[in-house]
Amino acid sequence: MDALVRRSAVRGVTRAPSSKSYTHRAILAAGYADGALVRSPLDSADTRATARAVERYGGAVERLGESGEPDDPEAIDFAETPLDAAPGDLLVSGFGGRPEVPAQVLDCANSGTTMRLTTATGALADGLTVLTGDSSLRSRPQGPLLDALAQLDGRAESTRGNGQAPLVVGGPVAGGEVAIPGDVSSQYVTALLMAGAVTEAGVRVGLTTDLKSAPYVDITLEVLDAFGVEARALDGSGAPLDGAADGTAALAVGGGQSYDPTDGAYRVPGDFSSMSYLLAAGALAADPDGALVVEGAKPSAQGDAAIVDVLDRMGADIEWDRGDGRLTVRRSSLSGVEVGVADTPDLLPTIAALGAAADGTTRITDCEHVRYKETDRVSAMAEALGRMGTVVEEETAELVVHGGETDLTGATVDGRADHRIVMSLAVAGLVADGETRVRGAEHVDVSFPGFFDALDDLGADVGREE
Ligand SMILES: O=C(O)C1=C[C@@H](OP(=O)(O)O)[C@@H](O)[C@H](O)C1
Ligand SMILES: C=C(OP(=O)(O)O)C(=O)O
Repeated sequence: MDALVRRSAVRGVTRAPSSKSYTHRAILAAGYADGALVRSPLDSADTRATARAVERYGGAVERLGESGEPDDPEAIDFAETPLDAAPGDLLVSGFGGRPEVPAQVLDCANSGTTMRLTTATGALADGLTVLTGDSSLRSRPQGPLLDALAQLDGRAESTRGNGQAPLVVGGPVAGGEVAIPGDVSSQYVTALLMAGAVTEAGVRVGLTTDLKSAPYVDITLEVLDAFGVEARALDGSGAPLDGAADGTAALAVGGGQSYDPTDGAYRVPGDFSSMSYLLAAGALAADPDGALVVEGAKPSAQGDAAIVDVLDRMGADIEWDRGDGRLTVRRSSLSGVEVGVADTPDLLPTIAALGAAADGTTRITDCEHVRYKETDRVSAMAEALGRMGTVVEEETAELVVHGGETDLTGATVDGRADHRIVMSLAVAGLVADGETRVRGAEHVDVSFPGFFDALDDLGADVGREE
């Protein structure tokens, strides 16, 4: 599907979808538990992949229908649905820390989080699990996680021997110490901590490099804590493991723990990565007489809340009522800034689009790991913004966007089957001359299925063509 975006204004109140990162963790944590109610989860292609994996490992995941009752109550081993459950909540029956050997291959579709987190689950099972995904996921790096599971005496192989899926993993591992690089994906650390809690001995993860995307590990620690699991980050003063770089951190989770959420339930907060597109749309294209308000923006561990600060530094008129979780943004003239994205890789496409519409240079640094996503997002944004008339320079770990030198011009651009590239280019299209055609618009289903409807409701001129 193509999205056709024309220059237009947005105004009104909208709500960000629930957090993808928290939803993945909550569903899997409920799987590691005897079960839990996951309130306000994100329903998207990626989170459905994690729900399927939990089912393959012996759990069950039921979405509550309009009546607040599961569509198939028989599927869930729960005495009764909690009284205050709402439609859309997920009732999860877990496998109590002891995953079954799946009877079928795990298809993680497009979701890196699902593949990394549930590969470590497979190392707990007494047999082999096979994991695969779409062509994008089968080209992403899994080697460091496979090495780590091998250090725990698990079986962990890439079928092609290239560190990429399909993967074969088996156990059961008993826990222990691993050393792993932190500059490819933080999801390996999350995976090891979540699985480590239900091993016999626990897992200590020593980092051999700096940790990129570190706030995502904070999200993990927050969810583990809510499920009653103790895990902690040790600072660089802790004695490094063999192979760990001096002074780099380690993380540790004790073994023999049980996942047990307070009151049997966990509520997912709003997603700041998804909000970034709405806020960027407001800063660039809010109706001069109005504002764009995004609800569901309560503070949490999400590093991507940094988009508020980035917009503020670019000169946007933005206010955040943290208590009410409301962000209000008005159209503003923006100036280029320098932003490091070591902690916030998913913001790169949004910041690049903002930079193209801002005056002056926007320099996005520390972005090498952004190349290992659904696509190489550094080159994807350089290419697409270049087609829209912006001068962009691409280095290994930097993207430099020269905004305002030429007007953004509508063009046909490739979303590279990547939800974040699609959404960022659609936002750029709101302030481009003429029509912007974004190819592969259906991929927003991965994290923000209602994205184009939300833009439409806010008054943007967006069409869709099969
Ligand atoms: O753990 C998570 O929920 C995520 C971690 C980040 O990936 P990396 O740790 O691979 O950078 C991020 O880019 C991804 O969208 C979600
Ligand atoms: C990279 C992303 O997710 P994942 O790693 O789960 O595919 C993302 O949502 O931008």
